[in-house]
Amino acid sequence: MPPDAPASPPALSAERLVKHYGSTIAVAGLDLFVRPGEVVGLLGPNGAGKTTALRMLAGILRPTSGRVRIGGVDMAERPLEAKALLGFLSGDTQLYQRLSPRETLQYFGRLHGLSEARLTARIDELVRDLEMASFADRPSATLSAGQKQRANIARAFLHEPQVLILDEPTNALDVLSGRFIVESIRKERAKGRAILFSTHIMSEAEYLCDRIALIHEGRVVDEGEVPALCARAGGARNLTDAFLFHVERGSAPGDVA
Ligand SMILES: Nc1ncnc2c1ncn2[C@@H]1O[C@H](COP(=O)(O)OP(=O)(O)OP(=O)(O)O)[C@@H](O)[C@H]1O
Repeated sequence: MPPDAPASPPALSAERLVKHYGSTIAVAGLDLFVRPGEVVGLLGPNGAGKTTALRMLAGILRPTSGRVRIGGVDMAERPLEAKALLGFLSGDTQLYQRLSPRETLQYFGRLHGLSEARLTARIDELVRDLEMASFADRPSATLSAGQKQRANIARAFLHEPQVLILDEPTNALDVLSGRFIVESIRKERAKGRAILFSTHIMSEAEYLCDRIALIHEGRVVDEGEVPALCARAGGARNLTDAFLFHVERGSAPGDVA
């Protein structure tokens, strides 16, 4: 974006998002936004609250308090409208074992209300772009982890949503499959999608993200472009060092300007 171009309004935003599970505070007042054409990475140690936050943002978990907006639509007030604008890949997305990826996409495409002609064209496009031709018509039970993940990604991309929320999209994939999915996410960004994803792979986050939100104990402890994050983390040499700086220090919000 040119330096003085006006910033587009966020396609996804979270305001003071909180989730309690009994006495556990999983998310403790999360503020976050993603603009169209932007990839934001959510990074944090195990148990930091990433999955809980992403599930609230995707409208499948009700926040204890706080507000989520997708494309300006309030998730609590107009959930169906808000959810129609997003594609969600959860960490535990399962395919129907007996359905092939193509049949799975047909099923979800109809739920999204795509016309049969549009659905057929869109599935052909995804099978081509995500290189699924060799397994698109096999039962999902017979697919490898990488093939299943491509099918899950296709499901999230299917209705061409403005917003993509992807929980560890490359988890458990080999380098080649992981890189393929990362490149697919970059192509979605080029189409103007707003993308929020979580990962534990620092190199992937550095390569893919326009901004990173570091989350620790349910709060964003710093947020921004990698060089700025490193500078604020005591001159960290890379994202891993910046991450460790915050986690080891157990920093509270407001510690970094
Ligand atoms: N259904 C639940 N019931 C009770 N506690 C939960 C539940 N889900 C998550 N938690 C707790 O909330 C906190 C945040 O968990 P969450 O899964 O959001 O973290 P995460 O950052 O995604 O972790 P990881 O990187 O290990 O996937 C943890 O302390 C976890 O034990």
